[in-house]
Amino acid sequence: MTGTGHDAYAEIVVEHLGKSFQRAVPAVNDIGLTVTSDSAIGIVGESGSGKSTLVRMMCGLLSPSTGTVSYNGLGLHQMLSTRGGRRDFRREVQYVAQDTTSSFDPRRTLRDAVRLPAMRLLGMEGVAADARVDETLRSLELDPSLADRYPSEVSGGQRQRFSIARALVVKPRILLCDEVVSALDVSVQGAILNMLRSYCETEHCGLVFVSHGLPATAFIARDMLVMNNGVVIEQGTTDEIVERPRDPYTIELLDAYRGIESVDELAVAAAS
Ligand SMILES: Nc1ncnc2c1ncn2[C@@H]1O[C@H](COP(=O)(O)OP(=O)(O)OP(=O)(O)O)[C@@H](O)[C@H]1O
Repeated sequence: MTGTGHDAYAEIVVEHLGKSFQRAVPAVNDIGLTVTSDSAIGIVGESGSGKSTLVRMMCGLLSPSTGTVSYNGLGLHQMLSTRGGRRDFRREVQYVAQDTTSSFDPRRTLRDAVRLPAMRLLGMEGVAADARVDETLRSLELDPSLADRYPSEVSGGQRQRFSIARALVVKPRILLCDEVVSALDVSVQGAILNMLRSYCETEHCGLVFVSHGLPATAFIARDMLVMNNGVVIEQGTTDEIVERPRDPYTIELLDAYRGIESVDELAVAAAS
């Protein structure tokens, strides 16, 4: 297995990826994409455009109907078929979903929840595991004393930070975030976006940020993919897409933010 060191380069390559559920139109159709530990990629599109389906296939939570996903040159399907391969992949690629309520065990404290991946995936125990948990919580500006509470005893924004902490505690090389701020207040969104952006930059962690909210995505992503009906209809740098959109669908998405004309202005809208 390559890429287990902290500064190791990591790469997910998606080729001709497709997923069909029981509908005539595929949820995802023939998508190609490369994500590395240097990426900050936003995936935008309205509800039902296939964003979550794509990202869930990229981390092995969903099997593709067509095409392939590989990680550092190895087929993901093959990698996830062995216990060691699964552990290596989960240590290096982490996924955070929007729904924090169902993703935490209500009977475990938040500290236990964040400690678990450090123990299972990094083999840390006792004091070392607790130190790693505290370090991660502090990097996310989370008061470690909150960690002794149960998931139902903190706010939605705090719970979302803990779910991000649970992913970052293993210091992944690539982080996949699926609508992690969409359900939160704008002020909480801004704080989480700032924290995520600076964490990924300082730790050299690649980021895929899925959202139907354009300001948040523009704030955090250097490159963007616009999806509609399961296909990528526009792809480029965030500056190009926000300031010179070509596809009518992208123009329509941007129209929702009429009056905001530059990436900087969108970022202000996201973080204020
Ligand atoms: N498990 C499933 N079974 C059947 N259809 C599904 C399933 N998951 C997703 N779909 C369908 O696939 C399409 C894409 O859904 P997906 O959740 O990927 O979109 P999305 O862009 O992430 O939307 P949202 O922003 O609302 O999460 C939708 O038509 C959805 O109904």
